[in-house]
Amino acid sequence: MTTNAISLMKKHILVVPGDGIGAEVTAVGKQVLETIAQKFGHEFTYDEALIGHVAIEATGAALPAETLEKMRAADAVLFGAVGHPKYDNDPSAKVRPEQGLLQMRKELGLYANLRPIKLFDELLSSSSIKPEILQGADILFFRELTGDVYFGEKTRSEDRSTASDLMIYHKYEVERIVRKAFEAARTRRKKLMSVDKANVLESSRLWREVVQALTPEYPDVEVEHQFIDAAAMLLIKDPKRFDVVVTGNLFGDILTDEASQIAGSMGMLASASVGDSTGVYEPIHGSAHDITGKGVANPLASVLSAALLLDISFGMKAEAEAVIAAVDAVLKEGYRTRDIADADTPADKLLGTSAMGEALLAKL
Ligand SMILES: NC(=O)c1ccc[n+]([C@@H]2O[C@H](COP(=O)([O-])OP(=O)(O)OC[C@H]3O[C@@H](n4cnc5c(N)ncnc54)[C@H](O)[C@@H]3O)[C@@H](O)[C@H]2O)c1
Ligand SMILES: CC(C)[C@H](C(=O)O)[C@@H](O)C(=O)O
Ligand SMILES: [Mg+2]
Repeated sequence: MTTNAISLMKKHILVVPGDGIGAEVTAVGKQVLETIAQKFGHEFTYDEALIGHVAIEATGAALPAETLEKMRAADAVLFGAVGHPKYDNDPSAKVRPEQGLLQMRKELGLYANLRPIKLFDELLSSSSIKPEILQGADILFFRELTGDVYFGEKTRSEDRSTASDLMIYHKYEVERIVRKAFEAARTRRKKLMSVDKANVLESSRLWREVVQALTPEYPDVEVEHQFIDAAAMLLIKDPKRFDVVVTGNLFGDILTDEASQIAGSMGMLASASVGDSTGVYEPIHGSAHDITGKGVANPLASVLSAALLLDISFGMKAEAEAVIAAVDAVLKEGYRTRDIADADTPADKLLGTSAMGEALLAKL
């Protein structure tokens, strides 16, 4: 017998706002999750935990043990951002907010960072890239997140005049992220671009060998290899050429900030970090201290991260689609935060962070 009854789900979400605008945008992301729970009849419970600068100030550690424990116990984590100018301008700081983020990724085994580049049609005309080049662009980045130069050995000579960071990859690390990217390509336009620097770097030659070795297992997927410098150029010249992209930690970090301009702003790009345990969902942007406390940050990256959380960690497709539809609807109505506004945006449509949140909740 079939039933149309909506199945209620009970889920526990840990909210980790972090620093700067992290707290401002995550507040909206959380409101959206709660509104979805009420609308669809789910029961979400929430807890909060510290990370980054606020955690260092309160406990001395960028990732307190209590935060990590709460992350492991949660069904999903909604994350804000870390970072503070105090450390950005002090290269010799012993503890840094970013260490908390990196430690979290490593401890939770979050080796796959999915960064979808979704261009909402309404933002097409306000982009600095020509509409005919942009229209139809839809990219899914798989950024490897627990290896590479981020986690290789670091050295500094005694006289402090020489420094090194080891760029290192193990075969299994490349294999598991590349497989995820192949699987995703199968569900999309069946194109995979692998980005490396195999003309120079040994770790990239390993990367390319692994992709080549796996390619025969996915005969339905068309594989393209690009060097990072050329990929960075192609992304702006011809974004429609890209479907699924798989790349290392550092190249993926840089390419996706660049790709944010295809979606319109850093404030539009969400991400999902998944792997061995609790999934973490966060905007790709940072703590943005240039706009912190001004109430102007775009909360949509956090809202779209909440949609990824619903979809990937909870398997709630309809709920995730409802969130994306609400974002589409507020943009269609002409509402803009400052980062996605243009000269034609009327003053009454220019919204701050919480007003954008309210407009969105009204649509939900
Ligand atoms: N995942 C993270 O937590 C993360 C990511 C990137 C940077 N950081 C940290 O954040 C701090 C600031 O770094 P940064 O300035 O290089 O990058 P950033 O992403 O914080 O900001 C870059 C630019 O984009 C704008 N911007 C970012 N998010 C926005 C939003 N939601 N709405 C409107 N405008 C937005 C900012 O105002 C700024 O001009 C640093 O300490 C850095 O280490 C953390
Ligand atoms: C803050 C920093 C460590 C981080 C990274 O480089 O991974 C950030 O830029 C990101 O993209 O999440
Ligand atoms: Mg980054």
